Amino acid sequence: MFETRPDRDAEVVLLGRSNVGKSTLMRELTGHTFNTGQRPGVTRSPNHYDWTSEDFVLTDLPGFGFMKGVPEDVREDIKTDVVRYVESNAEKILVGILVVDGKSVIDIIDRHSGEDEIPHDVEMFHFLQDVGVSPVVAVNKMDKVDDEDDRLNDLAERLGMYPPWKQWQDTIAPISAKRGNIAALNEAVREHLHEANRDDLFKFF
Ligand SMILES: Nc1nc2c(ncn2[C@@H]2O[C@H](COP(=O)(O)OP(=O)(O)OP(=O)(O)O)[C@@H](O)[C@H]2O)c(=O)[nH]1
Ligand SMILES: [Mg+2]
Repeated sequence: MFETRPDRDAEVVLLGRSNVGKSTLMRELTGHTFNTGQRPGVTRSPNHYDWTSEDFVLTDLPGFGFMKGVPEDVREDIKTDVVRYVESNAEKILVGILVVDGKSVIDIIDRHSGEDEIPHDVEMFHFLQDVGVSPVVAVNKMDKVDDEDDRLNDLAERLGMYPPWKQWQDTIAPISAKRGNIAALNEAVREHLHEANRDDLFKFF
């Protein structure tokens, strides 16, 4: 378990597979540079970013799923830690931003869908809902995707939401963190903060 969490009453977390761009997005949201693009799986503990005198923390959780050069048991441990972190702080976590790579997410989900297998991204999406954390899927690297609407409709369907994806703009947010294009995500997060009566946190998104 991670023991580094600052004592704050409200939190938003970023989670997702390794190399999808969580730390890049974290940089866009905070203006602070975190290690990005390093060897996948090097980050084993959360990056917390909190603001002095603000009762709010933004947390970039370690990536889970396949990582080149990282043994399976270590990968499993990381995922267990991420799940436990979210579970034990669920009351304070207002939004869980599940970051996926728009270029590869459908292929990865389909490759791992089977009778006794649930893809990590699909599992995490439902897990967030189960523990009462509002999920927002940040579909990153859209600068590399040509058929944007088709891709997003496919993703909505894989996550159990009827296409067209545009009905779900509070849950599906196409972005390009690297290009600083994250307006759709900010908008989606704000909707959930508003529902939680936390308009005071709009300044962070
Ligand atoms: N084309 C493109 N590349 C991106 C985008 N966002 C991030 N990347 C690249 O994706 C790679 C991984 O980014 P990171 O931010 O380190 O990914 P991460 O999810 O934090 O990875 P882990 O810490 O291993 O879990 C880097 O080479 C980034 O430059 C994007 O919007 N578009
Ligand atoms: Mg990272």
